[in-house]
Amino acid sequence: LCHMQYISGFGNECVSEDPRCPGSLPEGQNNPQVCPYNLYAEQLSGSAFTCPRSTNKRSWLYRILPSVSHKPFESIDQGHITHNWDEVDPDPNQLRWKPFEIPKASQKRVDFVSGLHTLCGAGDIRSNNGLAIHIFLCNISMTCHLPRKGKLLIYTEFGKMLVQPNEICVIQRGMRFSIDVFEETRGYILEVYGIHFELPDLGPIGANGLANPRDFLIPVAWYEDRQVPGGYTVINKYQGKLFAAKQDVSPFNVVAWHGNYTPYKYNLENFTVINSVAFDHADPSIFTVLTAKSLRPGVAIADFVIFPPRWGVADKTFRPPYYHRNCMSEFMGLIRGHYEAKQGGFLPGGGSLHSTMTPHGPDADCFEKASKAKLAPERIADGTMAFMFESSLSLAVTKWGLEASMCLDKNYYKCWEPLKSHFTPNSRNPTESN
Ligand SMILES: O=C(O)Cc1cc(O)ccc1O
Ligand SMILES: [Fe+2]
Repeated sequence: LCHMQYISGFGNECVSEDPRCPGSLPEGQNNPQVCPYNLYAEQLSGSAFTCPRSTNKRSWLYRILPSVSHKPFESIDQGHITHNWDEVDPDPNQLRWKPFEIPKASQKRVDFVSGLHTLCGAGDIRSNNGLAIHIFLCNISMTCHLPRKGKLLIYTEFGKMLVQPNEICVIQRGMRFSIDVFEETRGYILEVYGIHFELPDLGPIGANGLANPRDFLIPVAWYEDRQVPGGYTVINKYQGKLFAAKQDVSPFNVVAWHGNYTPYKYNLENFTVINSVAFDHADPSIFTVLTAKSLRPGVAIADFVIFPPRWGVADKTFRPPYYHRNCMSEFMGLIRGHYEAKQGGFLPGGGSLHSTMTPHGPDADCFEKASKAKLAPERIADGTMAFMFESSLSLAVTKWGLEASMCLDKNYYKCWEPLKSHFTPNSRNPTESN
């Protein structure tokens, strides 16, 4: 567990062999008549064959048995996963959730899959256009492993990743994985249909900054040669529904692979923050880690944005986030600490949704404090990490989100109620407010 190895880079062409089988990657071709070590070759396509080179994604896997070696898939219980955006009527209000409750292992044993809960989303899986936001709340591993604290151990066909709090990971479409947890564990999932995350363009920022490609980490090949009759269950989320198939061989039987379609992880501490050093609040797009683009230039199906610890130095400026109505939808979550626009009520493990054109902004306490604050350089968000999934789609909330989770904060609107008019019609001087 402590000696995880990774390849560094974003979207690069990688090669990886499990060191137990040197020379397992075929040389100079993808499909030898017989592969080294008598492995099977299998291609995993993450883009249409004909995509331009810049967006073409695929990997070649050399495995003990091909993925097709399984019994038929059968429908299984959906749990709290849904892609039905018409479960409840649309709600244009500001929504906020208290920390989603993780079941206690002593009361109910829940693994990653049965602990998935869809909170909101939009679009259509079958036409590859849309997204879903899920919360996972679980307390046991999908397989049996040693307890460790506060981490996810993710087995994938490409190798193993240890994902710690304040790290994110991306598992791409069709990649088989299994998640071990070591205690009661909660997390946020952004699922985008049919597109892949990219690093945002940097424009005038230049060649470096924000999330740098070399800080993305890709697992190295690792296989297990285990066969247990009917011993493995592969769960397939297909057209939004869950199906399970039994197989005798571990799905993590890839001895070597090469390609540019891989899972990866990233530590949010590595984000190089860019911000205003003179005056005014810069738009939060400066904090974009990854973007899943729509076909309209500059418009994302989903941006993943973070609010990392940084210096606030802007002069003559109201420094917290401004009041806002956005044609984009903003789902926010908090990994740790507290968020700069809210004095209370927005807690780690909770969330908020300000969907299309829903007004939002600093609560009354925050406005009063920030309007009077002495503008010395100050540390903002030290020890904290808030994030936003921002989407051009108008997000619908599920029945679980509005009702069954029992975490909806019915009093959210009250945080803005104390806002009062400071208007001084006879004096332009802002310091003479009442
Ligand atoms: O707090 C929010 O809702 C997100 C947000 C952050 C910011 O810096 C500017 C505008 C905005 O909506
Ligand atoms: Fe906003």
